[in-house]
Amino acid sequence: MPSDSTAEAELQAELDNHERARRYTAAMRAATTEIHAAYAGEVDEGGKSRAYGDVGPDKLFGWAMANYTVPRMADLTDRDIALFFGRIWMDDGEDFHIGRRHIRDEHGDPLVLDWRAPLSESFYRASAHDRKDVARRRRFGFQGARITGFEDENLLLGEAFASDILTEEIERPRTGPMRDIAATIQPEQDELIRREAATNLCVQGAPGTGKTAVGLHRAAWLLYNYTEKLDKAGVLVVGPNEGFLSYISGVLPTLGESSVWQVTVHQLTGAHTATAVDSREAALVKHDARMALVCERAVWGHVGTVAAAGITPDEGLLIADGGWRWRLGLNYLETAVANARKHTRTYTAGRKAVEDAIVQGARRQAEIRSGHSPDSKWATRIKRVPAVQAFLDAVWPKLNTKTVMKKLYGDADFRADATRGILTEDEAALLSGKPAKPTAADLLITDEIESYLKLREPSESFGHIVIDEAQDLSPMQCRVIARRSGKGSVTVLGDLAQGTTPWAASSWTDQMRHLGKDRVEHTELTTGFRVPAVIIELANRVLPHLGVDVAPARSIRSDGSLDRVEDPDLPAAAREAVGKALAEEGLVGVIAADERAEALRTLLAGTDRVEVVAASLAKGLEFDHVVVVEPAEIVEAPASAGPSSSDRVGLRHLYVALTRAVSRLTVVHARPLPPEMAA
Ligand SMILES: Nc1ncnc2c1ncn2[C@@H]1O[C@H](COP(=O)(O)OP(=O)(O)OP(=O)(O)O)[C@@H](O)[C@H]1O
Repeated sequence: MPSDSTAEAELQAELDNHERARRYTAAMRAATTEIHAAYAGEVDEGGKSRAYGDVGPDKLFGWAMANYTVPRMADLTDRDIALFFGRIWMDDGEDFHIGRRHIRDEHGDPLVLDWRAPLSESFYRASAHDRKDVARRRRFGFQGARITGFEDENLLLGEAFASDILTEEIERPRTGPMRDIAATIQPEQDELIRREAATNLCVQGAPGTGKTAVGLHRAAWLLYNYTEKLDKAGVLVVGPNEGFLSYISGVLPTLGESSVWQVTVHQLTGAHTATAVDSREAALVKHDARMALVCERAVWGHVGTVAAAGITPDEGLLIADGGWRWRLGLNYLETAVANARKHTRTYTAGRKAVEDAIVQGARRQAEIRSGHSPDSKWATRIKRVPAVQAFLDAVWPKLNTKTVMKKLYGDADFRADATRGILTEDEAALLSGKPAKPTAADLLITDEIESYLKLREPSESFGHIVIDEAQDLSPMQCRVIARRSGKGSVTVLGDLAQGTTPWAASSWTDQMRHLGKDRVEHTELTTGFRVPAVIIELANRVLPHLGVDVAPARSIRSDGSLDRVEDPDLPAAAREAVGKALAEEGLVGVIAADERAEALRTLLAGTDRVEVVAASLAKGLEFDHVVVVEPAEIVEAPASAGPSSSDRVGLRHLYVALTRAVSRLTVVHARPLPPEMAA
């Protein structure tokens, strides 16, 4: 144990280190600003004003430098956050400070290592049992940008160490949007964050086990370690709703990554612009995996037979070419169509393949006749011959998404053909409406149909996609994401127990298949960082009734409190509970069944630090104090019950509601509590 004066001297030395790091950050910022100005400035040369980045010997280089420096400058601006949060001393005597970004001195020597650098791994992974050559680990306490203290762990002692700084960080009151956890990432989380880029990772995790945090830090880690590949291909984060996205939106920028696109699956398909709403039954059919087969048939079913296109064995296809006439036989054409059907990935490419085969057949005959190969102008002419076009239109008609949608929704005979053996007649009848006024699910179908017609541009695919709350995605939504993943990898995060959509997944293997990934590493997180043990114990009573086979959370937190208030005057009781909750620091979340939430919102309007959330929208959020109002009503929520989980959706909403509290939970009820909450 160092004496007080030694500890003070060490703290002062660290404050000096921090000040030095700040000065060098400023110097790095100044240097970057200078580079930016050199390339992006409005340079007036010979009276000519140059455009943005249009300077230097190579315009493209100038443009690239001008752009490259913009996020770097932003990343280097002074923020209210300490520049390092940890330090390690290695066995060989070397030591490193670790922070959110790399900082170097005037010689290029590192003052602070980026938490994502390979060397930083030891900071997160070293333990009493496996020191990873680390002799000592220091964690800093800080308030905003100010270092307030530190705590040392002597790993040479080989003893487990309980970090007060980690405990404080986990238990601190929540005052706003989600924060990064770079300072306190735990070994099992770090192990997931640093999986190599090609790994498709699927993380099942109980509430508050840090899935969202892991996903976001993994995105930042990948961008840092696979910069070249991922800067170009891009990283996408898909979240369940806009409220959730705004809650998490600050994390990646704090980690220095502002280029990641964060969207809901609705935004990905433009479904947020939907102008009509499906009945529950119609939505169920439209989100079902079988719809992919229907869409496939609705497109490829247009391919006809050569005989039906009017080609006879005697005549074949006659192609007039000036004074010549080429004849392609029935067998030749049948083979061309069969090959195109077999070897082309999209319908549109298939038509072109048949057209090319026709030109090829005619060319061979022309070569035999004239002894030389005709040029490309000739080929274009052949393609335009009316008989060729008529044949193609009969055997492989031109299509676009709109036409197929219109036929599928508006032409009963066509729909019967497209759905026969895939959907029941009743189900098929639900596919109707006006494609011009689409529902959200119609836009999924449009996206699916389009995929059979033509390939997406490579630029529309992402190098890595992080998908949060993935248990709630329907097969058709998964397929939309899969089409934007291409050869890229995914990190899939979720909790089957929190699945509340009618199509919520009951197995991760199936969900990953819908996401188009068959080589997947599955893993489960069970250590809860959000919900104190006393509260998680209540939520865990509900878990066995949710119809899923997942491990319960074990909280690492022994603090927190749980209260039950039974009162026939529910609004008054809720208001009183909120009043009491406000006596403590932090955010208060009031969670109730959707309709009740509306009423409570009016009742509690204008109360600072209080947010009223409908149980169906509480997923992913957290509050210091949660007041759950009338659990029985939440359990009864009828809205989105699906066939596989009909009586469980409400219970799952309750499970979500009970697991949002960081410190305190008050359950307010007038009716008896649901029996599933009983011990
Ligand atoms: N290593 C950690 N250090 C500090 N805080 C952490 C750590 N891991 C997670 N947390 C915190 O625990 C809380 C829960 O994390 P997160 O929201 O990522 O969990 P989740 O598994 O996605 O939860 P849910 O399933 O309820 O959405 C967050 O406040 C997060 O910052």
